[in-house]
Amino acid sequence: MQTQLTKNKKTQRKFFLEQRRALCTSDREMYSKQIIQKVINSAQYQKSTVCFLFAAMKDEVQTKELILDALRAGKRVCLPYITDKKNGLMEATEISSFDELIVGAYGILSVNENNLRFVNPQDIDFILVPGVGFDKRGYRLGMGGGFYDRYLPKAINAYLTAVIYNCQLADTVVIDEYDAKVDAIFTEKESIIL
Ligand SMILES: Nc1nc2c(c(=O)[nH]1)N(C=O)[C@@H](CNc1ccc(C(=O)N[C@@H](CCC(=O)O)C(=O)O)cc1)CN2
Ligand SMILES: Nc1ncnc2c1ncn2[C@@H]1O[C@H](COP(=O)(O)OP(=O)(O)OP(=O)(O)O)[C@@H](O)[C@H]1O
Repeated sequence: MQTQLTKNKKTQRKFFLEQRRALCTSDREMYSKQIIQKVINSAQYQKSTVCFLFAAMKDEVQTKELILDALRAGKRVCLPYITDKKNGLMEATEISSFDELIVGAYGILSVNENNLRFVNPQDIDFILVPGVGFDKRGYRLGMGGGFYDRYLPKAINAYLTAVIYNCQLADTVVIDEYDAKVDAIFTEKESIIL
């Protein structure tokens, strides 16, 4: 049975996805550059040594430049690898180069299954968190798989930074008791440090 909460999340998710989809390609590119530059300039990213980033889907803030920057800076860089789609489980797997990535689950660039090097969640000091919507308290609405909801509580030493377009920022999003809060949100317009 679907709870009222699940229905509310679905409605809100649909709204944010439509807002995001409505952005034109040139705005998306310009905003992505501005947002990623804010991350690169942030002290928490600069001092990080093991960062868990994500390879973006088409409509999301584009993250390739950040992944390249982190590799160039000599940081250890990991990306999500879905280990159990049904149960909403993923791991952070280390990469050495952007070129090693292949199209994986949900059409997202990921590491080949023969190349997995899982990283202990407690060793991660910086996580770039994707999302469909965030509110100004730092709460997140994701794609609905529960992957980050289940992963983030394990990454007890990580500073959580969200990157979204400003149209994905709301006063409040619908939350569950297990929804984690991020520590910072960067949009092309705002930098929210919580
Ligand atoms: N870039 C990125 N990587 C990520 C996430 C994310 O939000 N963004 N995830 C965060 O948890 C996990 C993947 N979670 C996902 C959960 C559901 C769908 C999904 O329903 N996709 C639709 C297409 C939606 C669209 O194109 O907008 C589908 O496959 O039909 C995709 C990813 C791990 N990797
Ligand atoms: N920590 C958890 N323990 C058990 N179930 C969970 C947990 N987190 C999420 N779930 C379940 O996973 C499903 C998806 O949750 P939710 O809609 O909050 O995902 P999301 O944060 O939008 O997704 P994602 O993290 O993949 O972007 C829900 O059925 C929820 O009950």
